[in-house]
Amino acid sequence: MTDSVEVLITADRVPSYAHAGDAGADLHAAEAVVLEPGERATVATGVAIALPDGYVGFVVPRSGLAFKHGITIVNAPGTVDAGYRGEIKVALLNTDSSESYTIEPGDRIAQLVVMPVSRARFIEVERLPGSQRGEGGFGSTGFGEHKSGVNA
Ligand SMILES: O=c1ccn([C@H]2C[C@H](O)[C@@H](COP(=O)(O)OP(=O)(O)OP(=O)(O)O)O2)c(=O)[nH]1
Ligand SMILES: [Mg+2]
Repeated sequence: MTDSVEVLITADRVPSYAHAGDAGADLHAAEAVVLEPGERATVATGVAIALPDGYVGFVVPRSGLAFKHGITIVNAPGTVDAGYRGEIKVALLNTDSSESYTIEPGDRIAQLVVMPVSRARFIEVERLPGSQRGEGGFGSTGFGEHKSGVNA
């Protein structure tokens, strides 16, 4: 049994986990929306939650909608703050260049992942401590098979 956390909710339709062990609870559309090719729109879910302090909700795309129909979330992962009491909305984007996509009320359009989160206490210093990676980023390790490194 994994950890769970109580989350207060008001909803037309309470998000549900499809299987035991799933990380994301499916969010349903509370309205009909037609997304033309390349179009984005916010879609109501009818869900509002009160996360305990120290938790965050991430609104993430459903893989099937993305792979099969090119429907993704513009701001993925959308961040639901613990203090947010408004309706959770999903900013969908139709990435397909030719097919429109119709969302019907009740369709599962995204999933909500609830996680504990740390808030940083930012401590200003003159110089950061060294590390093995240093300042390398943005493809600094290359793109082919990675042969060197701490696990090699
Ligand atoms: O996909 C999302 C992302 C955010 N929100 C809600 C919850 C979140 O707490 C609030 C603000 O989100 P965020 O901080 O990402 O947006 P912002 O553009 O920075 O708005 P704000 O100035 O209100 O913080 O909007 C959603 O309903 N869906
Ligand atoms: Mg913000």
